Amino acid sequence: MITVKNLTKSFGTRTLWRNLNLTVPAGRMLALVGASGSGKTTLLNCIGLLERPSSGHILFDNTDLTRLGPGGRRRFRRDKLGYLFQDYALIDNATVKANLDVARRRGTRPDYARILERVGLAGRENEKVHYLSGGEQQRVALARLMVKQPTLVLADEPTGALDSANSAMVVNVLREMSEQGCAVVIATHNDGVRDACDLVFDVHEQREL
Ligand SMILES: Nc1ncnc2c1ncn2[C@@H]1O[C@H](COP(=O)(O)OP(=O)(O)OP(=O)(O)O)[C@@H](O)[C@H]1O
Repeated sequence: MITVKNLTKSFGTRTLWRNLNLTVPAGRMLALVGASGSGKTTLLNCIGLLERPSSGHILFDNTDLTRLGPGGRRRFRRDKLGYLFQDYALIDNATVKANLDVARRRGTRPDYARILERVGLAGRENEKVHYLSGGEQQRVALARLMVKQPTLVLADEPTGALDSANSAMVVNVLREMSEQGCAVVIATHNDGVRDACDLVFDVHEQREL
């Protein structure tokens, strides 16, 4: 479960949100919505420890993420967190398989063939990522998430580069991960993605819809 408590984020004199509160229980999907510029990505970045909030707390189960030192932040990212962000953060000059290997936990042997088939990339493991299309790279990023099996997923417009069939596939995979106990937070402008979530939070209005 992730709990955001009285979170405030300012850039200089501009305050994006003040005393924002929200909770995403394990096993639930929450859509972050709101006008462009309302701070959805910034909120994901704060939860994902990529940016520091100006004040407030972010609790993951009983751990206050805002108080973690460098080692704790690294372990949280490594052990708990899965990102699905717009730049995909893949290793460009490596193969699909090598990108999945990076996410593999020690001692686990995920079924790459099954995972790649699930994301529509069956048989593509030996292709270099930089030859893949934007939508294919987005699906490699999803496959990497399935390999990692995080307990918290942060997704920023995860269907941005995809057609409707692949968008539905992404939502279904995220739903399966949530059903396995993961908390999923998705920033989106897509009404279909929003409707597929259990909870909807408007970042501009700072309230659940
Ligand atoms: N490092 C930064 N320094 C100054 N301003 C920033 C910084 N990062 C983000 N902002 C500003 O904060 C605002 C919110 O940006 P953010 O990307 O979080 O919005 P968003 O709701 O995700 O928008 P969109 O729907 O267009 O993706 C924007 O006006 C942006 O310019």
